[in-house]
Amino acid sequence: MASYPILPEKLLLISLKMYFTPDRTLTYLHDLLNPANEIVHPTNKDKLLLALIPDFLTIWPCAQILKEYETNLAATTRTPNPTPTFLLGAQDCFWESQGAYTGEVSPASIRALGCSIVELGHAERRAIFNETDAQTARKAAATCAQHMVPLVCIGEVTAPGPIASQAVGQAVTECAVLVRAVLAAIPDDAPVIFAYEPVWAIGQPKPAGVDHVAAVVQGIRAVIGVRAGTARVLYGGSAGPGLWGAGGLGRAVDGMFAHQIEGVREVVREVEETLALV
Ligand SMILES: O=C[C@H](O)COP(=O)(O)O
Repeated sequence: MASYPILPEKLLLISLKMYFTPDRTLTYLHDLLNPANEIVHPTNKDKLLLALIPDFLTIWPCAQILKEYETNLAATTRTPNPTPTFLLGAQDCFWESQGAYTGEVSPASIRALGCSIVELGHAERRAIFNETDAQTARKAAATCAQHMVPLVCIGEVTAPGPIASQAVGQAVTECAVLVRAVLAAIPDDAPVIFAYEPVWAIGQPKPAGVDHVAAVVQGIRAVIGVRAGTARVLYGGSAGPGLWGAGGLGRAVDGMFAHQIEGVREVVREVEETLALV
Protein backbone atom coordinates (compact mmCIF):
# COMPACT_ATOMS: atom_id res chain seq x y z
CA MET A 1 0.00 0.00 0.00
CA ALA A 2 1.31 3.46 -0.92
CA SER A 3 2.17 5.75 1.94
CA TYR A 4 2.74 9.47 2.18
CA PRO A 5 6.30 10.81 2.09
CA ILE A 6 7.75 11.54 5.51
CA LEU A 7 8.63 15.20 5.87
CA PRO A 8 11.85 16.07 7.70
CA GLU A 9 12.14 18.77 10.34
CA LYS A 10 13.39 21.34 7.84
CA LEU A 11 12.86 21.74 4.09
CA LEU A 12 14.61 23.93 1.55
CA LEU A 13 12.74 24.29 -1.70
CA ILE A 14 13.97 25.54 -5.04
CA SER A 15 11.32 26.44 -7.59
CA LEU A 16 12.80 27.19 -10.98
CA LYS A 17 9.52 28.78 -12.11
CA MET A 18 10.00 29.30 -15.89
CA TYR A 19 13.51 30.73 -15.60
CA PHE A 20 15.65 28.08 -17.32
CA THR A 21 16.03 26.24 -20.60
CA PRO A 22 16.00 22.43 -20.13
CA ASP A 23 19.79 22.05 -20.39
CA ARG A 24 20.30 24.76 -17.79
CA THR A 25 17.88 23.05 -15.41
CA LEU A 26 19.81 19.79 -15.69
CA THR A 27 23.13 21.55 -15.16
CA TYR A 28 21.64 23.26 -12.12
CA LEU A 29 20.54 19.92 -10.64
CA HIS A 30 23.95 18.36 -11.33
CA ASP A 31 25.52 21.31 -9.52
CA LEU A 32 23.19 20.87 -6.54
CA LEU A 33 24.09 17.17 -6.25
CA ASN A 34 27.82 17.54 -6.94
CA PRO A 35 29.58 16.61 -3.67
CA ALA A 36 32.28 19.18 -4.47
CA ASN A 37 29.66 21.91 -4.05
CA GLU A 38 28.87 20.64 -0.52
CA ILE A 39 25.15 21.33 -0.73
CA VAL A 40 23.40 17.99 -0.21
CA HIS A 41 24.55 16.11 2.88
CA PRO A 42 22.85 12.67 2.76
CA THR A 43 23.55 12.09 6.45
CA ASN A 44 21.27 15.02 7.29
CA LYS A 45 18.25 13.67 5.46
CA ASP A 46 16.11 12.93 8.50
CA LYS A 47 16.31 16.57 9.54
CA LEU A 48 16.90 18.57 6.38
CA LEU A 49 15.83 17.86 2.82
CA LEU A 50 16.20 19.87 -0.34
CA ALA A 51 13.61 19.70 -3.08
CA LEU A 52 13.89 20.91 -6.64
CA ILE A 53 10.70 22.04 -8.37
CA PRO A 54 11.54 22.31 -12.07
CA ASP A 55 9.15 22.95 -14.94
CA PHE A 56 7.03 20.06 -16.22
CA LEU A 57 9.28 19.42 -19.22
CA THR A 58 12.32 18.62 -17.10
CA ILE A 59 10.71 16.52 -14.36
CA TRP A 60 11.51 13.29 -16.20
CA PRO A 61 15.23 13.94 -16.89
CA CYS A 62 15.61 15.34 -13.36
CA ALA A 63 14.03 12.15 -11.99
CA GLN A 64 16.54 10.09 -13.98
CA ILE A 65 19.46 12.11 -12.61
CA LEU A 66 18.15 11.70 -9.07
CA LYS A 67 17.64 7.97 -9.55
CA GLU A 68 21.25 7.57 -10.64
CA TYR A 69 22.40 9.75 -7.73
CA GLU A 70 20.45 7.69 -5.17
CA THR A 71 21.61 4.39 -6.73
CA ASN A 72 25.25 5.43 -6.52
CA LEU A 73 24.75 6.67 -2.98
CA ALA A 74 23.12 3.40 -1.92
CA ALA A 75 26.02 1.45 -3.43
CA THR A 76 28.62 3.67 -1.73
CA THR A 77 26.96 3.55 1.67
CA ARG A 78 25.77 -0.07 1.22
CA THR A 79 22.23 0.93 2.18
CA PRO A 80 19.55 -0.99 0.26
CA ASN A 81 16.36 1.01 -0.51
CA PRO A 82 17.37 4.13 1.42
CA THR A 83 14.88 6.95 1.92
CA PRO A 84 15.46 9.79 -0.57
CA THR A 85 18.09 12.40 0.16
CA PHE A 86 16.61 14.87 -2.28
CA LEU A 87 13.00 15.45 -3.36
CA LEU A 88 11.48 16.36 -6.68
CA GLY A 89 8.37 18.49 -7.07
CA ALA A 90 6.04 19.86 -9.72
CA GLN A 91 4.88 23.47 -10.06
CA ASP A 92 1.19 22.63 -10.45
CA CYS A 93 -1.20 19.82 -11.36
CA PHE A 94 -4.80 19.35 -12.47
CA TRP A 95 -7.49 18.08 -10.08
CA GLU A 96 -8.43 15.11 -12.25
CA SER A 97 -6.00 12.27 -12.89
CA GLN A 98 -7.11 11.36 -16.42
CA GLY A 99 -9.42 12.50 -19.21
CA ALA A 100 -10.14 15.07 -21.90
CA TYR A 101 -8.37 18.05 -20.29
CA THR A 102 -6.21 19.50 -23.05
CA GLY A 103 -3.03 21.10 -21.80
CA GLU A 104 -3.43 19.98 -18.19
CA VAL A 105 -1.02 17.76 -16.26
CA SER A 106 -2.21 14.74 -14.31
CA PRO A 107 -1.14 14.32 -10.68
CA ALA A 108 -0.95 10.57 -11.34
CA SER A 109 1.60 11.18 -14.11
CA ILE A 110 3.56 13.55 -11.91
CA ARG A 111 3.69 10.87 -9.24
CA ALA A 112 4.67 8.20 -11.78
CA LEU A 113 7.67 10.32 -12.81
CA GLY A 114 8.96 10.41 -9.24
CA CYS A 115 7.64 13.64 -7.72
CA SER A 116 6.62 13.71 -4.08
CA ILE A 117 5.62 17.39 -3.78
CA VAL A 118 3.22 19.52 -5.86
CA GLU A 119 3.28 23.29 -5.52
CA LEU A 120 -0.22 24.74 -5.72
CA GLY A 121 -1.95 28.12 -5.75
CA HIS A 122 1.19 30.19 -6.30
CA ALA A 123 0.54 33.95 -6.32
CA GLU A 124 1.67 34.14 -9.94
CA ARG A 125 -0.93 31.54 -10.99
CA ARG A 126 -3.62 33.32 -9.00
CA ALA A 127 -2.76 36.71 -10.49
CA ILE A 128 -2.16 35.66 -14.10
CA PHE A 129 -4.52 32.68 -14.50
CA ASN A 130 -7.15 33.66 -11.93
CA GLU A 131 -6.75 30.45 -9.95
CA THR A 132 -9.09 30.31 -6.99
CA ASP A 133 -8.99 28.91 -3.47
CA ALA A 134 -11.56 26.27 -4.46
CA GLN A 135 -9.43 25.10 -7.40
CA THR A 136 -6.31 24.98 -5.26
CA ALA A 137 -8.15 22.92 -2.64
CA ARG A 138 -9.31 20.43 -5.32
CA LYS A 139 -5.76 20.16 -6.61
CA ALA A 140 -4.50 19.57 -3.06
CA ALA A 141 -6.98 16.72 -2.65
CA ALA A 142 -5.90 15.22 -5.98
CA THR A 143 -2.26 15.52 -4.91
CA CYS A 144 -2.92 13.67 -1.66
CA ALA A 145 -4.88 11.01 -3.54
CA GLN A 146 -1.59 10.22 -5.33
CA HIS A 147 0.25 10.15 -2.01
CA MET A 148 2.20 13.28 -2.73
CA VAL A 149 2.48 16.35 -0.51
CA PRO A 150 0.64 19.54 -1.49
CA LEU A 151 2.84 22.61 -1.14
CA VAL A 152 0.18 25.28 -0.87
CA CYS A 153 1.21 28.90 -1.35
CA ILE A 154 -0.52 31.43 0.88
CA GLY A 155 0.17 35.09 1.54
CA GLU A 156 -1.42 38.51 1.81
CA VAL A 157 -1.48 40.77 -1.22
CA THR A 158 -0.92 44.16 0.40
CA ALA A 159 2.34 45.20 2.09
CA PRO A 160 2.09 45.90 5.83
CA GLY A 161 1.05 49.39 6.89
CA PRO A 162 2.53 51.30 9.85
CA ILE A 163 0.67 49.36 12.56
CA ALA A 164 2.40 45.98 12.86
CA SER A 165 -0.34 44.16 14.78
CA GLN A 166 -2.97 45.22 12.23
CA ALA A 167 -0.75 44.03 9.37
CA VAL A 168 -0.27 40.65 11.04
CA GLY A 169 -3.98 40.24 11.72
CA GLN A 170 -4.86 41.15 8.14
CA ALA A 171 -2.25 38.73 6.75
CA VAL A 172 -3.45 35.83 8.90
CA THR A 173 -7.06 36.54 7.94
CA GLU A 174 -6.16 36.47 4.22
CA CYS A 175 -4.08 33.29 4.54
CA ALA A 176 -6.64 31.50 6.70
CA VAL A 177 -9.19 31.26 3.88
CA LEU A 178 -7.02 29.00 1.73
CA VAL A 179 -5.54 27.14 4.72
CA ARG A 180 -9.05 26.17 5.84
CA ALA A 181 -10.19 25.29 2.31
CA VAL A 182 -7.21 22.98 1.79
CA LEU A 183 -7.44 21.32 5.20
CA ALA A 184 -11.12 20.64 4.60
CA ALA A 185 -10.33 19.03 1.24
CA ILE A 186 -7.47 16.69 2.19
CA PRO A 187 -7.40 13.69 4.53
CA ASP A 188 -6.55 14.59 8.12
CA ASP A 189 -3.54 12.26 8.10
CA ALA A 190 -2.07 13.64 4.86
CA PRO A 191 1.11 15.69 5.22
CA VAL A 192 0.84 19.23 3.90
CA ILE A 193 3.22 22.15 3.47
CA PHE A 194 2.07 25.76 3.53
CA ALA A 195 4.48 28.21 1.93
CA TYR A 196 3.86 31.62 3.45
CA GLU A 197 4.76 33.95 0.60
CA PRO A 198 3.59 37.52 1.13
CA VAL A 199 2.69 38.53 -2.41
CA TRP A 200 4.32 41.94 -1.96
CA ALA A 201 7.66 40.27 -1.10
CA ILE A 202 7.90 37.90 -4.09
CA GLY A 203 10.63 38.85 -6.56
CA GLN A 204 11.61 41.95 -4.57
CA PRO A 205 15.04 43.24 -3.55
CA LYS A 206 14.48 42.13 0.05
CA PRO A 207 12.30 39.68 1.97
CA ALA A 208 9.53 40.46 4.45
CA GLY A 209 10.70 41.43 7.95
CA VAL A 210 11.45 38.60 10.34
CA ASP A 211 9.06 39.87 13.03
CA HIS A 212 6.19 40.11 10.55
CA VAL A 213 6.84 36.63 9.14
CA ALA A 214 7.22 35.09 12.61
CA ALA A 215 3.95 36.60 13.85
CA VAL A 216 1.98 35.66 10.74
CA VAL A 217 3.36 32.11 10.75
CA GLN A 218 2.37 31.77 14.41
CA GLY A 219 -1.16 32.82 13.40
CA ILE A 220 -1.17 30.36 10.49
CA ARG A 221 -0.09 27.52 12.81
CA ALA A 222 -3.00 28.40 15.10
CA VAL A 223 -5.38 28.21 12.13
CA ILE A 224 -3.95 24.81 11.17
CA GLY A 225 -4.40 23.60 14.75
CA VAL A 226 -3.98 19.97 15.73
CA ARG A 227 -4.22 17.38 12.98
CA ALA A 228 -2.99 13.82 12.49
CA GLY A 229 -0.79 14.58 9.48
CA THR A 230 2.36 16.65 9.55
CA ALA A 231 1.93 20.31 8.61
CA ARG A 232 4.99 22.39 7.83
CA VAL A 233 5.04 26.14 7.30
CA LEU A 234 7.83 27.57 5.13
CA TYR A 235 8.74 31.08 4.05
CA GLY A 236 9.13 32.27 0.46
CA GLY A 237 9.59 35.74 -0.97
CA SER A 238 13.08 36.97 -1.87
CA ALA A 239 14.51 34.56 0.72
CA GLY A 240 18.27 34.02 0.69
CA PRO A 241 21.41 33.82 2.81
CA GLY A 242 21.40 35.67 6.12
CA LEU A 243 17.69 35.20 6.78
CA TRP A 244 17.78 31.98 8.80
CA GLY A 245 20.36 32.15 11.59
CA ALA A 246 20.55 34.11 14.87
CA GLY A 247 17.51 36.34 15.27
CA GLY A 248 16.23 35.16 11.90
CA LEU A 249 13.51 32.92 10.54
CA GLY A 250 14.96 29.66 11.85
CA ARG A 251 12.96 30.13 15.06
CA ALA A 252 9.69 30.67 13.22
CA VAL A 253 9.44 28.51 10.13
CA ASP A 254 10.18 24.93 9.01
CA GLY A 255 12.11 25.90 5.89
CA MET A 256 12.47 28.36 3.05
CA PHE A 257 12.75 28.79 -0.67
CA ALA A 258 16.20 29.44 -2.13
CA HIS A 259 17.64 29.99 -5.60
CA GLN A 260 21.24 30.50 -6.78
CA ILE A 261 23.70 27.65 -6.13
CA GLU A 262 25.90 29.90 -3.97
CA GLY A 263 22.87 31.09 -2.06
CA VAL A 264 21.52 27.56 -1.61
CA ARG A 265 24.85 26.41 -0.17
CA GLU A 266 24.93 29.29 2.32
CA VAL A 267 21.31 28.70 3.36
CA VAL A 268 21.97 24.97 3.87
CA ARG A 269 24.92 25.84 6.13
CA GLU A 270 22.80 28.28 8.15
CA VAL A 271 20.04 25.70 8.69
CA GLU A 272 22.57 23.00 9.57
CA GLU A 273 24.16 25.25 12.15
CA THR A 274 20.85 25.77 13.92
CA LEU A 275 20.24 22.02 13.85
CA ALA A 276 23.82 21.31 14.98
CA LEU A 277 24.08 18.71 12.26
CA VAL A 278 27.68 19.19 11.18
O1 LIG B 1 8.90 30.12 -5.52
C1 LIG B 1 9.34 30.97 -4.81
C2 LIG B 1 8.62 32.13 -4.37
O2 LIG B 1 7.62 32.54 -5.24
C3 LIG B 1 9.53 33.24 -4.03
O3 LIG B 1 10.12 33.74 -5.18
P1 LIG B 1 11.28 34.82 -5.05
O4 LIG B 1 12.34 34.19 -4.21
O5 LIG B 1 11.72 35.09 -6.45
O6 LIG B 1 10.71 36.02 -4.38
